[in-house]
Amino acid sequence: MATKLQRLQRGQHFLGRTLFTAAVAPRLVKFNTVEVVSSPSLSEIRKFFKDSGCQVSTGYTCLKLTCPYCVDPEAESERGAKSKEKQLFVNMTTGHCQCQCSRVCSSWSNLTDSLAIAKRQTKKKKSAPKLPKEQSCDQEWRSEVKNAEELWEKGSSLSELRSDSLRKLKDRFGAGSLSTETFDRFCARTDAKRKTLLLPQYGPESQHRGTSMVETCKQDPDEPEDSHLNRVQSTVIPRDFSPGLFGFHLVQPQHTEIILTANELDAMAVSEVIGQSALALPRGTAYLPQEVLPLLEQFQKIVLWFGNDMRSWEAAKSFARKLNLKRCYFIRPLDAHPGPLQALTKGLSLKTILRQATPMSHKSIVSFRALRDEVLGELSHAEQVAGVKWKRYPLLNKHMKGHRRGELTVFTGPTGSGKTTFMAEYSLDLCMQGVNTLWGSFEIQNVRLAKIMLTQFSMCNLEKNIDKFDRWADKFELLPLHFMTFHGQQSLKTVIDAMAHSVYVHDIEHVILDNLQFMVGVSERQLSVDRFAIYDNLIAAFRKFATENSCHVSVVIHPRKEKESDELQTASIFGSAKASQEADNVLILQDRRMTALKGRKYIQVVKNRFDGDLGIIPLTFNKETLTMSPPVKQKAKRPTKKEKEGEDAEKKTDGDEYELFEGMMLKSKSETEIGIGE
Ligand SMILES: Nc1ncnc2c1ncn2[C@@H]1O[C@H](COP(=O)(O)OP(=O)(O)OP(=O)(O)O)[C@@H](O)[C@H]1O
Repeated sequence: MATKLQRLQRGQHFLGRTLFTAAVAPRLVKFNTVEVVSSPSLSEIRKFFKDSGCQVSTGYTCLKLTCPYCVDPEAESERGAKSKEKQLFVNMTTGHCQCQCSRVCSSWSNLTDSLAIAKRQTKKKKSAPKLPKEQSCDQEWRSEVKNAEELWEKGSSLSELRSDSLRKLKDRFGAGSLSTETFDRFCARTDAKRKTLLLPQYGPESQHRGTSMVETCKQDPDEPEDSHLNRVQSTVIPRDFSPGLFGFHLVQPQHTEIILTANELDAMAVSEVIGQSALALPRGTAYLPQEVLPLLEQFQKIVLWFGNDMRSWEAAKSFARKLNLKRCYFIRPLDAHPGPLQALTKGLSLKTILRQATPMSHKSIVSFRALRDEVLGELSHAEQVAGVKWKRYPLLNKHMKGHRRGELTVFTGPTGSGKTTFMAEYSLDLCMQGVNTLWGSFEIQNVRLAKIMLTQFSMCNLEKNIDKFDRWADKFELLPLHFMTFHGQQSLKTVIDAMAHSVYVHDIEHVILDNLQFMVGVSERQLSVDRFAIYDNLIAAFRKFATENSCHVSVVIHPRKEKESDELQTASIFGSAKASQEADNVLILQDRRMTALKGRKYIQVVKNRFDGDLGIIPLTFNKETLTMSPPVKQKAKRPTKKEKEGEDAEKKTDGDEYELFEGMMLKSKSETEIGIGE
C-alpha cells in the first residue's frame, strides 16, 4: 500500500475516491466511496500557511499562493518571475489543493504532510521540494488517455467537411444555426464516421485536457436515425482526468465576466451571437467538480445560463453556492428563457434574455418582488417542481409526486422486513436517473450493499450468471453513486462532516442513512430520556442539513418494539415524536404476512408534506433480483392458445390476491389516518 506522500508524488487524485475492492467476483471493481475526510476550517488553512511563511491571497473560492512545489523558495529571481504563473490554489471549503502548472491535485492532509517532510529535507539539502509528477499512473487510466488521444488525432475539423456532410452533422445536433467558424474557434472536431462531435476541454496549459464526445442516440427505436426525437448523449474521455472547461482557451487574462452553460453547443451559441466569452461545464448540470473552480477564479461576474427546466434551475442554485453567490447571476427558468441554442433556434434575442440575468439574493429578508420570477417559474413547471419520478415504482409517484431536494424522509418497518433492500432499490431508481446519491450504511458492509444494488440494477441473479458480471459492473460504475466508508457507531459530527464534504465535492442530492440505531449505537435497553434527546438532536441536525444544502436526506429508523400483529404507525417510530414532526415524508414498510393468510408487504405513505396525499404501494419481492418493484410488463407478443389458457388461470389467482390486498389497503388507510390525527 502506498503511503500518502507516495500517492501525492505520483500525483494521483484520491480525495473522496478510493479503490474499493468488491468481493462479489474475482475482479477489482471500482465504486465511489467517500473517505472519512474532515475538511479543515478556513482559519486552520490560513494559520498553516502563515506558520509556513507562505503568503496567500484570497479569491472567491480558493486561496492562492506561489506553488511551493514548482518554485524554489530560496531562488529569489525565479520566485519573482514565475510566481504569477506557478500558482497553487487551495479550496477554502475543503482544503483541496491544485497546482496550476503541474496539475497535481492533493487533499489538504497530504499537502500539509508533504510540505512538512519537504521542509525537513530542504533544511538538510538546501534544495526545492521535488516536483510531483502529473496525474494518475495506473494502467487503466493510461490506456484511456491513449484512446482519447488517438480519437482526437483521427478527428477532423468541421471546415474540412464537404458541405452536405457538414449540414447533416449540424442537423443531427440541432446546431444548424451555428457557423462553422464558431466550431473551429472552439476547436471542435468530428470523428471519422461524422456522427460524433469531439469537443475539447482546456485548462491554463495550451494542450487540451480531455474531450467531451457528444453523439446522438435514438430515444425511440422505431424512429428514423435523423429524427428530432434523437437525444444527445455526452461522454467525457479520459474519464478520471482533471477536468477543464470547453472554451477556456479563448479566455484572456483581462476577462472579468463569463457566461457558464450546461453544454458545449450552448456555449458556442452565446459566443457566436453575443461575442462574449462563454464556457461549458465539463459534466453539465450533473455536477461541478471542485478542480474546475480555480479556472473560474479570475471572473468577477458569472452568469449561469442553463436550460429552463427545474433540475437545471436546482443545479444552478447549488453551483452558485459553490462558486460564491456574490458573483453569480441567473437566467431564471421561464418559458421565455430557454437555453442559448434553443433560444437561437427559436429566433429569440439572446441579448434580451441575458439582460434579464439577476443576482441571487442572499439576504435574510426578501420582498415578494424578488421572489416573483421564481414563483412564476415554479407555477409554470408544477410537474417538475414535484421532483424526479421513480421509474420502478409508479405508485410512489402517484402518492408522493416525486423525489424533491431539501426534504427529510423517515423510513421505518419491522426488523428484517426488507427496509435496506427496499431503500437500495428506491434510491437506485433515482440514481439511475442522474440523482447524485450518497449511501451511509452503518449496519451492513458496503460490499454487501453494493452486491444488492448491483443485482437490482442488473435485474438478474449474478451468482448464477457470473459471466454477466463484468458487463453490469461496468455500467454500474458509471452511476453517480457514492458510499460512505463508515461502518458501525459514528459521531453525528463525523457523519455530518462527510455529508457536507460530499455535497460540496460530488454535488450529492440524496443521502441515505441506514440506520439511525446503528449509527448512534443505541440499543432499546439503554433507552432513557437522554437517549430520546440524542435522537431528537440527530433528527434536528439532518433536517437542518437537508434544508441548508438543498439535499434530500432519507433516514432509516427501527420501530419501537410492538406486537408483531399490530400494524406500525407514525407513533411506532423509535424515539420521540420529533422524527415524524420534522420529516417531510414518513414511509412505513408494513408486513402483513404475520396477520393475513395471503398478507403481503407494502409501503405505506403516512406523511407527505408536499401535497398531503397518502396511500400504499404493494411490494412484490423477487428473490432472484432482490427487487420489490412491480415486475415490468414485457411487450405483448401474440400468445398461443395454450399460453392464453395458462395466462387466464394466472390472472385469476392474481386477481384474488389483489382483491384481498385491496380490502387490506382500505383498512390500513383508515387506521393510519386515525394514527396521524392522534
Ligand atoms: N419482501 C421480502 N420478502 C422476503 N424476504 C425479503 C423481502 N425483502 C427483503 N427480504 C430478505 O430479507 C433479508 C433482510 O432484508 P433487509 O436487510 O433488507 O431487512 P431490514 O429490514 O433492513 O433488516 P434490519 O431490521 O436488520 O435492518 C434479506 O435477506 C432480504 O433479501
